[in-house]
Amino acid sequence: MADLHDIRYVRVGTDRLDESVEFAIRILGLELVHRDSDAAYLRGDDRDHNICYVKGAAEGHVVGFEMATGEQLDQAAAEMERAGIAVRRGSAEECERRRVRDMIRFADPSGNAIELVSRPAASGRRYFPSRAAGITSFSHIGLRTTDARTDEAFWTGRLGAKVSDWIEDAALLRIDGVHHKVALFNSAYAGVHHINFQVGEVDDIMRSWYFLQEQGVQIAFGPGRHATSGARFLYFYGPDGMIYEYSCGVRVFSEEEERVHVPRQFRREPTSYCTWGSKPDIAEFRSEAEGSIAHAG
Ligand SMILES: O=C/C=C/C(C(=O)O)=C(/O)C(=O)O
Ligand SMILES: [Fe+2]
Repeated sequence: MADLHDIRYVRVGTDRLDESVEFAIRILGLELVHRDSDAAYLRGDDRDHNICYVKGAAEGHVVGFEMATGEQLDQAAAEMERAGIAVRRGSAEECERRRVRDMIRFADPSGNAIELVSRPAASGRRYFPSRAAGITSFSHIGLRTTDARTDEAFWTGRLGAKVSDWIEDAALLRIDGVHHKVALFNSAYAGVHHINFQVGEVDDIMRSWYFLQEQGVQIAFGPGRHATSGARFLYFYGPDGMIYEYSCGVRVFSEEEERVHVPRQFRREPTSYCTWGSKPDIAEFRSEAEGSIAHAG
């Protein structure tokens, strides 16, 4: 079983490269670290980059995870192949584009493209935000699943993730002490559902809430507090309907807590998503009853 060290990057194919970059800089608050004609690299922490927007929607979405060593990467590739999973080793050019020494690529059962990498580039330059959003790190992604149980089995059985909690069938999965680095949300198609950045404190969330509204950005959910991780959050829409999330105070398990934690089962109802009473404008977070009310209204 693979032992994912950390989430590293997300690659987002887009036909609106300039607009996505402008949004990431001016609204999200990320630092542009590199731009060429085909791609733009941005970050919200000291790593080389967290998001790479790639020219062309056909490039799709990709999530990259770091393996602690090259040997572990090789082992993961061999195990996947033995299990009959189609694994492709990245070319030198693909590795260079991702700023990593080595990489493999495969898909989860829904078809989400996943890359495991070794020795991703560290940066000697301090992260310099483009606006004072208070971002402290890139932290997790929400991933769309067309078959939650099958994908959950793949993420836990092949990639070593552990379930922290469920909302109905949606599993919030951890790969270290942080409550989740991946969350699988039921959807009609595969792809990245949302991209999360941690911010320092709840004041950052509230400041951004006012700022985003002033800027005419569509708020998707919040401000609120998740019942699951305890994080205070704010979700909003960017270009291509991509959802971004700021949150703070996500639960971090101690080693002992992690050892004894039993995942909790939440029902698909509003208080499972937000304990403060905020209602999501996010289809995947709404119950069927809410969905029909919204459409009828
Ligand atoms: O309620 C839905 C989302 C929950 C959380 C959380 O508990 O922090 C997320 O951020 C997530 O699943 O992405
Ligand atoms: Fe999230």
